Amino acid sequence: MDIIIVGFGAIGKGVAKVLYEKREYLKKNFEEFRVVAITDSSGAAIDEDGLDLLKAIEVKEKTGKIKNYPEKGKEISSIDVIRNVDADVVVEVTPSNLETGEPAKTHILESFKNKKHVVTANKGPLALCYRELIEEAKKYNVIFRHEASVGGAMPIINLAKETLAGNEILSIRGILNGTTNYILTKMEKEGLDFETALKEAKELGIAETDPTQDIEGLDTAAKIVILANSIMGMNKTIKDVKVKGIKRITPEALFLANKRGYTIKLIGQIKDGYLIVEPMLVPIDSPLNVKGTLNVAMFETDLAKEVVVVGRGAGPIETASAILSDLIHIYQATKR
Ligand SMILES: NC(=O)C1=CN([C@@H]2O[C@H](COP(=O)(O)OP(=O)(O)OC[C@H]3O[C@@H](n4cnc5c(N)ncnc54)[C@H](OP(=O)(O)O)[C@@H]3O)[C@@H](O)[C@H]2O)C=CC1
Ligand SMILES: N[C@@H](CC=O)C(=O)O
Ligand code: NA
Repeated sequence: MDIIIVGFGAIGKGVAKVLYEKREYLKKNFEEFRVVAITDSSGAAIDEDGLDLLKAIEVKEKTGKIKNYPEKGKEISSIDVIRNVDADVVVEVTPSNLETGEPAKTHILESFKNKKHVVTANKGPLALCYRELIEEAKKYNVIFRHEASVGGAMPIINLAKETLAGNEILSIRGILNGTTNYILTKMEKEGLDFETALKEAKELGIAETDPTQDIEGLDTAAKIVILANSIMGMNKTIKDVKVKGIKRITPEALFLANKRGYTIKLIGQIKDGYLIVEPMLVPIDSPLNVKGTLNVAMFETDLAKEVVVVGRGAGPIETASAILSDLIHIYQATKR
């Protein structure tokens, strides 16, 4: 299967690393998964026989630009790569823009038009124009998967759509942002100040390109919109969410909450048609009290009743895990 990676930051490089590390497993169980092009904001590296992924990562880390890939690197836009390079799937991992959805929206729609399946971790277009994307994918008869867009590695979208198929999801409540959960955990357990904890989150590659999206609760808001639309049949946008972030939470507030048997978590919830994101007191022994980059989601369903999932909500390799599973799904649906 031939893949184009659009965006070569923390997640794009994570996907390349995982495809390299899993190459024998993939070849043995499915077929060779070749990356035929990688783009970033500087240009692209293109090799229709498959790029050397370790070399691509090394070039990006040393020079900051994928166009410096020896012989196969050049200045070209992602759109031109999507249009002109032969491939089965586009992995779209540019920054999440929660105002316009661009450039990801155009990348995704252009992939569909060019008969390429899409896997994305990008929340922008999903939170702004979910229906349009689904309709366009249908129109061009291509597969569109986005497990990594909510909860990173934590199975949630495909779990609800496939494993819990037939159930009605009545409500969802959970922690859907790894960065803020990491910051709150560090403040609570180590008394770390907000800025130092945020700096660590950035170094781990878990924060958004613009980390105010994490801190102000907008990333969680985008994720609950994606859940509302993709697994609860709603038609919401980010403007429908009441949002409050964690900027005012201090180590002292966490200490006081702990003394009373509680912790403070940034909770996203969908209930009775309302979408809310806000820091909430959570009992210490609640299943919602997960630490670090872990995410958690509690579903209430009509048949299965309560279902709780926990998993790593952010991080390059963890997010690449969800992307890989979507790629394997596409292989199984189209090539087997
Ligand atoms: N980090 C995480 O743990 C998770 C992230 N996500 C989502 O995954 C996506 C990627 O995140 P992350 O890798 O952390 O972000 P980064 O900021 O690390 O990387 C973004 C990449 O996109 C590139 N880019 C920007 N504009 C374009 C363009 N027009 N064409 C091609 N490439 C472009 C940047 O190029 P350049 O390098 O030249 O600046 C960079 O390589 C985001 O949508 C994010 O919300 C989802 C789940 C978890
Ligand atoms: N910045 C996000 C990344 C995953 O979506 C987070 O911290 O959860
Ligand atoms: Na997920």
